[in-house]
Amino acid sequence: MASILPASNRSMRPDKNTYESPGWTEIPQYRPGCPQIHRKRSVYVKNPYLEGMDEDILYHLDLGTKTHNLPAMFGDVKFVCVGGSPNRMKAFAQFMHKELRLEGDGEDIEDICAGTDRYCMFKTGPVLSVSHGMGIPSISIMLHELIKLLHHAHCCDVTIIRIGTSGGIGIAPGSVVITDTAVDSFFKPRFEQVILDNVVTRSTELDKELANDLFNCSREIPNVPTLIGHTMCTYDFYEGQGRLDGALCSFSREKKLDYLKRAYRAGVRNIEMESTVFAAMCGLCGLRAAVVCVTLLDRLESDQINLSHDVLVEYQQRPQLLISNFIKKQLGLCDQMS
Ligand SMILES: O=P(O)(O)O[C@@H]1C[C@H](O)[C@@H](CO)O1
Ligand SMILES: O=c1cc[nH]c(=O)[nH]1
Repeated sequence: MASILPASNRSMRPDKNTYESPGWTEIPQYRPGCPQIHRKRSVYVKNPYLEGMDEDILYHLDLGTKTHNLPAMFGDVKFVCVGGSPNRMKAFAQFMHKELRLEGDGEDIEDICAGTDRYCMFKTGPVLSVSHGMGIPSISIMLHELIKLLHHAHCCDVTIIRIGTSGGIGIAPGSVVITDTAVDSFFKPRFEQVILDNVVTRSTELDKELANDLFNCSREIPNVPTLIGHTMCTYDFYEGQGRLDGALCSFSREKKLDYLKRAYRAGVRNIEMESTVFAAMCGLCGLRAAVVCVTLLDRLESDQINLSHDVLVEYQQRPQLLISNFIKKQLGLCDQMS
């Protein structure tokens, strides 16, 4: 799905010419006596103006093509994990450092974006861990610059995973939801981006094979209920998610429950605030993408998050443990390490 809704009359117009690349480059791989084609997946930017720019400053990451040797710094990146909180993403990088048994204890791992306080970024081996703040505008800015970074660094075959928190619907708090499709507040698999005075509708399908691989990986982790389901992405935590405890609330408890139950019947199992734009942008730029979020509460039961600090920390580690196991498997490290 890729179409433009002109704001004036909102009739549908296809957006084909802009986004038609297959997302694949075929390059020959020569092995002695065994010439064959290997499909290498590049990171695409879809902006004709970029090529003509003398320098690209990734302002919110405090990086740039003239000031930094991006291929040397990031060329070996194969996994990018993103999440809202800077501390979570630092902890994840430190955890991965240990899990990959890289040199040193990883405690002194440096924030590559220390020159800005917008986002933080940590690299350990082939894994990049980046914070994105809260909500669609914040993650969208980070993704524009991150995708350009991966492109300038000539990265290929990159898998990107959002590891987040969410509110569950009809499932036990602490459950991990692997998103098959991100949907908007109308339970539709679309992300509407306003561009100039047009509304451009983009698909929010995620990589089904990756979601299944992650689910299979989750079977090996005891005591963490994990499921695949739709994730609803909203523009707000309070009214936007049908909460009764915000500064503003104009609907009844009955209306709230009716909405959440309709969401459940449409296949939605959790609610967060970034998945639609994440799925749309990564899909268009050739990145294999997944969203894995732990649920902090069941929204059919309550609105307030009253978990103790320790439980909150443990819950947030659940997606990290799953992704760490997945990455180790992908790198062929699991058998040697367990
Ligand atoms: O990755 P995080 O845990 O930040 O994701 C969810 C969605 C919002 O950004 C935030 C709301 O508390 O948590
Ligand atoms: O209810 C919740 C919990 C975490 N994040 C959300 O967006 N909603």
